[in-house]
Parts: sequence; structure tokens; C-alpha cells
Amino acid sequence: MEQSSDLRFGEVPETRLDEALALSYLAFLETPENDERKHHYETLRECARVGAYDGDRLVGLMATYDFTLSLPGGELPAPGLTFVSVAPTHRRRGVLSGMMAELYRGFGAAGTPLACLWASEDAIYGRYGFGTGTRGLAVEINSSRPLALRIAPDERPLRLVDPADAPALLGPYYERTRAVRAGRTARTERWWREEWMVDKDPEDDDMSPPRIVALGEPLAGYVIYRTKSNGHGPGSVHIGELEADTPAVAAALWRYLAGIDLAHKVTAWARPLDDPLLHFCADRDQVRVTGEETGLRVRLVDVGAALRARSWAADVDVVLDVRDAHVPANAGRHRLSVRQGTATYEPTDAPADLGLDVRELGSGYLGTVPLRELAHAGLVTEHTPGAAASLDTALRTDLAPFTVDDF
Ligand SMILES: CC(=O)SCCNC(=O)CCNC(=O)[C@H](O)C(C)(C)COP(=O)(O)OP(=O)(O)OC[C@H]1O[C@@H](n2cnc3c(N)ncnc32)[C@H](O)[C@@H]1OP(=O)(O)O
Repeated sequence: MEQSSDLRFGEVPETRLDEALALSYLAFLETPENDERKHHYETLRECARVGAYDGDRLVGLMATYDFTLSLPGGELPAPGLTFVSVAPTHRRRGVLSGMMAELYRGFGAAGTPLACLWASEDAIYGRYGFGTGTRGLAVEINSSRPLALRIAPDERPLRLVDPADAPALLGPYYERTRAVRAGRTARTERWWREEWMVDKDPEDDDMSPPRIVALGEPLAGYVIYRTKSNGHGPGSVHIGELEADTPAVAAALWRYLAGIDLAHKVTAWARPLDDPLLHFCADRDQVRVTGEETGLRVRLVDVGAALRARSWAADVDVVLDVRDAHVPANAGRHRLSVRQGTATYEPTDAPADLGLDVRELGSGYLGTVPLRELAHAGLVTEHTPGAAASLDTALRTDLAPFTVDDF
């Protein structure tokens, strides 16, 4: 892609936030109302920002949240890309590519190990080395009849929680889920309030405020959902998040949701690939998977730092020949050696066992996509038969990586 020589890339100062927001609304085809605009302004103010300038005019914008991402057995800083916008007058001239290069330069200087994002379109970010970090299932329950279950639900009472109390009650619980499931960003008090507990659903004016139902003291599980009425017809229940200590607690929460009067449908836009509901429901005609999508995309910005920070399910010794068109420091042959749970990752002259792009390594990193599958798809080259399977065994996680925090 040819990049215009009159473009300049650099920081977007706070004095230009209004212009940056206007550009973003132009790119995303949005005209938000005052409260939402204020929220976007504050969010953008707190993010790090990269811009593209044509003369003095801002024609490209990209911002990063200061996130920390859970990994198998640990966590790392992982800036979250957002507000990625290019003026419609300047598309396909290399503005995004220029901003990505500027971003990666900054990451290199800061020693940033990972980056993450949710994409508006699937085809955009693979070229910059982003792989599949998490995937989610869309699930729909026919709740015109009681939920049929194969296990006994936890019969302790359920209680409604005031949204104002939710961050203090749910926050520590959510934090514990991060320790056992990779792919989850840490939530601040502000994130809870402004992303989860906001009264008005940003995408659907007809949704109720968030409802929170909890089970157990100490807390053993919770669900955050909204409802939607449908005039005289049956309404629906829409799950934001459901977390539970045990299958019995999960069963109690799902049974509750499916039992809500005046609603004949429960939907969840994203559930983990290994959601126990899909096994303990007694009727898969009643509980249907209606879609599967990539959630968080992950970029190994510093491959060595990223690999050393996660835990491993098995020892492994492989030489990886990594391609990285955007971060040259990652490219070339490196020996990944995991001994008794500790990884080393060093440059080597030894012949490669596996050849792959950093994008594919990103897809395997949290355990979501087996490298064996990518080898079968012709995207990973197996120079040593069995090397992809050995690395997959080491990368495997107990729970499927998953997040519902889109941004
Ligand atoms: C994390 C987030 O914020 S996701 C949100 C992304 N933003 C949006 O969807 C808002 C609307 N879209 C836009 O603002 C722009 O079209 C962007 C940001 C998607 C792309 O910006 P551009 O400056 O046009 O991209 P740029 O010219 O640098 O293209 C680089 C390469 O990506 C490709 N590309 C860019 N956009 C797309 C796309 N939507 N689908 C497929 N390929 C794309 C280009 O063809 C080019 O490929 P090449 O190098 O092989 O020739």
C-alpha cells in the first residue's frame, strides 16, 4: 500500500480531543448524544493517542487503553487499541499502516509485551500480526418452557444487587476468574460503572437498565442481564455476563433467567467455548448455539517476554522460525525451551522445527487455536513432524480463554 508522502504521524494532544472525536464519529457513522459523547471524550482523554496529519488536519486516529490481560498462570500489560479511525477522504492510502508503525515504534521503546483489540471487521488486523486471542459462542434459550437440566441446581436463595453496589461485590470475584481463565482484562472501578452498570444500553434504547442477580454468601456466582419488552408479545432476556463457582450455581442462574415471566427467549451474545450449560442442559433443541465469533485479538509485541510470562501445561523444546513484518526484533529462529514450567526463549542457529508468522503464534498463545490446525491449514510449516502437537500440548489451558469485555 502506497503511503502519501505528505502524511505525518504523531501524538494527538489533549487540545485536539474534540477534533479527534469528530473524526471518530465520521469514521464510525455515529452521532451520539451528550452523555455518551462526554463518556467518549473522557475515555479518549485517558487513552494514549496516535494521529495521522495531512498538513495540519487530523485524518487518522488510534487510541490505546492501559489494560492488563490475564494469561495462563499470570498477566501482562496489554494496551487495548480502540477508536481506530481514518477519514473517509483518506482511506486506502496507508494511514492505518502509518499509525500502526508509529504505535509499534512506541511499544518497542516502552518494552510493551502484548497488545489487544476487538475488530470492527475481521480482515483488518491480521496483517499487523494480531491473532485470535479468544472466541465466543452466541447462545439462545427457548424460555417459553422451564429450562430442562441434567444436574440439580444450587437451591440457595438468589438476590437482586443494586448496580451501585455491584463493583464492590462483583469486582473481587471477577478478579479471581482472571486467575483461572486467560484473555480477561482487569476492570477498574470506573470500568465497572461506565461499561457495565450504565443505565442505558449504548446499542439498544429499548433495553432495561442492567439487572444483577447473585447467589451465595460469600458470593458463589452472579449474572448481569438486561430485559426487553416486545409490546404485547413475549419479551426477551439478554445476558452480559454469567460467572459461577460450580455447575450447580450456573444451573441455578440459568434456570432463574429462563424462568423470568413475560419473556420467551434468553440470549447471550458471547459465552465461552467450554460453557458447561451446553452439557448440563437436557435438551439442546432448547439451548442452541446461534453463532461463533472471534472476540479479543492478541498481538505478541515482544514474543520472548510474552512466552516467558505464561505458565505451561507440559515441557517442550522447539525451534521457532518466526516471521514478523512489523516488529523485526521478533523475526528469526529462536529456541523455546520449557523445563519444569519455566520458559526460556533465545535466538539460535539450529534448524527450525516450526515456521510461522507472529499472527499464528498469537492465535496459539492463550491456547485458543491449536497450532496443529493451523499447520493443517497451511499457515504453520512443520519442519519436524509432531512439533506442532508438542507445542500445543505445552500451550493447552484448562479453561477456554474467554472475555466479554469488548471495547
Ligand atoms: C480496534 C478498532 O478500533 S476497530 C475499528 C476500525 N475502524 C473502523 O472500522 C472505522 C471505519 N474504517 C476506517 O476508518 C478505515 O477504513 C480503517 C481504519 C479500517 C482502514 O484505514 P486505511 O487508512 O484505509 O487503511 P490502510 O490504507 O493503511 O490499509 C492498509 C491495508 O489494510 C487493508 N484494509 C484496510 N481496511 C480494510 C478493511 N476494512 N477490510 C480489509 N482490508 C482492509 C488495505 O487494503 C491495505 O492492504 P494492503 O497493504 O495489502 O494494500
